[in-house]
Amino acid sequence: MTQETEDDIQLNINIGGDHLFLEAKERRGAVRGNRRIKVRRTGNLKASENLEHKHSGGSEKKTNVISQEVKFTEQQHHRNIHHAVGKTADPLSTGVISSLFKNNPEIPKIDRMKVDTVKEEVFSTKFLQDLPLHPFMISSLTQQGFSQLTTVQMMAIPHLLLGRDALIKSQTGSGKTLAYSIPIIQRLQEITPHTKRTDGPLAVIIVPTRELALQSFETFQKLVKPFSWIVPGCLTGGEKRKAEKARIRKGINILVCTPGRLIDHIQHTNSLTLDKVKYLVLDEADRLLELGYEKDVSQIVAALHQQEHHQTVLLSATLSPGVEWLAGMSLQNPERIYASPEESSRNKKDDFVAQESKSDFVIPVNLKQHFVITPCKLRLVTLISFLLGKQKSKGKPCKMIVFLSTQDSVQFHYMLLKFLSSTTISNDKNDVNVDDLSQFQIFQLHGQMDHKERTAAFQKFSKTCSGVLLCTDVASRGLDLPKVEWIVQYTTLGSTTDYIHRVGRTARVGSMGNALLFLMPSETGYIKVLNENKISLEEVAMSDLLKPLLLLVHSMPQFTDTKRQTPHTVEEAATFLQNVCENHVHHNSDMKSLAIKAFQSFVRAYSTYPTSLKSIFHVKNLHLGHLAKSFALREAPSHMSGIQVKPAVKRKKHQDRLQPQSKKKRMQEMSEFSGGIVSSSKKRKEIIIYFPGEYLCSSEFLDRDIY
Ligand SMILES: Nc1ncnc2c1ncn2[C@@H]1O[C@H](COP(=O)(O)OP(=O)(O)OP(=O)(O)O)[C@@H](O)[C@H]1O
Repeated sequence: MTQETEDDIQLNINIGGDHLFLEAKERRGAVRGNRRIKVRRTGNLKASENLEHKHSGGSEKKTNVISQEVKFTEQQHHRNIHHAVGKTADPLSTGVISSLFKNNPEIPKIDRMKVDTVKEEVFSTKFLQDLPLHPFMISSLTQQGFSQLTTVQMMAIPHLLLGRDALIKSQTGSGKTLAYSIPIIQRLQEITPHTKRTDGPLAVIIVPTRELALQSFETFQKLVKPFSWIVPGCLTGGEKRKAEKARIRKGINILVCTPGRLIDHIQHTNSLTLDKVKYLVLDEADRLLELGYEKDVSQIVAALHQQEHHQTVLLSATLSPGVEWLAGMSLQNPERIYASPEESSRNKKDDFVAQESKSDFVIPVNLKQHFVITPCKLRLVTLISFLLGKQKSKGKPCKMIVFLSTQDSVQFHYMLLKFLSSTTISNDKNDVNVDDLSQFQIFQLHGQMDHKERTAAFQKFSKTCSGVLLCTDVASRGLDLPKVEWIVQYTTLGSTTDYIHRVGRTARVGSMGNALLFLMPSETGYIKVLNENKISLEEVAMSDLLKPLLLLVHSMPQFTDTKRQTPHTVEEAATFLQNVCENHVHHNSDMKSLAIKAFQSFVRAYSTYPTSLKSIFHVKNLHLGHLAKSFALREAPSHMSGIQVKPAVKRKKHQDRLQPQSKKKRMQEMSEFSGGIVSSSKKRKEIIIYFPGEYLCSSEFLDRDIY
């Protein structure tokens, strides 16, 4: 087994059972001069093997088979295999080897915990006709496919029609939007004489994101169809303020907006008067507070409280102590409407305090939740393989959402998948067309996109039947994207609340859905945290997720190129794909800088997990070299621009300066939630990140949005 010798043979190493077969095949064409060896490996690795060496020598057509038994020491064997895999795995001949399957931490065994999940019926036994609604409203809704009421609608609508304040909690996708909008339209259409546009806002709906505002606005547009004199409008920022001012001047009766933008108009738009507002809705109330909007929200509530009594409604699938505080200041004798029977009976008691630990987390019954433990180096190929596998399964591509931790990370993965799906990978010798990846559409959604792009992406993904949406947490709340089959959390935010809202983008209103959570071996403690919060997940093996890659690679024409060996194992296919990605990033300066930014922002975000989860998600647990692979980088960017490297000896001295940004503070930095009024003169701040190992790295982070 002399790979060092220049020879004109191709070695196919086939490790099957206890035997290692080296098959030497004559390369096509004449054999002359210096000869190269190509090596291919299949089968499973064994420490000590018998070796059968078939050698087809020289330019003769006949094959000489030399059979000999060779004993390897374990070390020799690994060296040989490493050499073999390396040669094969480098598809584009850069000489750089991606040893994905070596030196990875062990995947720990997870003990299953018995979890008593909390259940909530989606549909009630009541119908729209059972409610005292205008017949036109009933017929219009029936035509749109709504007739049976969901549980929360059945519980909430009668109370809201009576004009009572309410705090409403029901699982994701249970129809809370109609639960608050139907009573508003019913009451507004009853007003005689008919309301006029010039009456200005009579109802104000506040939601945390632009997309959610747009969605709620569209619901109102459908509801007012029979009542054309009621005018809904949407103010979210992104659009020019002047244009919004003109629309306000013209008259909007139902104002759907993000809090920052509303405050902006309250302060700067004279024609906006809120003295006739009768209904205030704070949807995703806990999120509004999380985003650091307490001040804005309380300012709005206070402004409205100066008027005569109006109805206020707070809603979410999850409640937090902050919502209780908000309920205390904004609601008068509220009705607590909890769709889960267990919570409903508990909340009859007055002493209830909504705390995350006391509030139940309800997951839709038709949602199948999974997790996969993936060593850091293998994250990227596992993700790609999973997405491809699902896009190609049963010949019917599906609709999926992938949550990533930062905007840069979304952008990087988006560009990489785009490249894999639609471009030709070229090197000096071959054009490699990864055409099987071109089957699916890729979308991105995050706060760095401009308003137009963002709206277009959201609407296009809403309408499409298949494709992958890569996004930050901006898409986690309230969005109702039809027919999403899979939610992938490539990184988790840590809190159970965030987990619930993300997975809640599927399995909506009784439909089926699936969720997959990616965890690294060091993060498996998170499963226990979820279990303790009554969330139950099934494990899927990484090897199963990688399997589609082999099929995919086999079906790619470029891999059957005679000059190139077709990968025969999942490991080879994964290594091949990793190398394709690494080569692309390595040879493309834009991609490289995107990958570096994505890597850096990932580490930054990783350092901001709440203290209670630091034992599971701690930046010191990250192996930066391995992490680099997951961004298709060949080395950790601590050696590259953007991060200063300081001697390790100074680490202790600076330890006290490591103040991970609090979530709240981080959220406040997020312009997409701000409605565009965050001052551009935001102060640049510096935080110090301690990378494990030898380096102390410092970087300027906070001038960029994380989400
Ligand atoms: N009575 C109903 N019958 C059938 N479908 C309904 C009904 N009510 C609402 N829906 C549909 O259910 C889906 C989810 O509704 P909605 O977005 O209001 O849920 P949600 O409870 O607000 O979810 P989230 O907590 O994620 O914000 C929407 O597509 C909506 O059109």
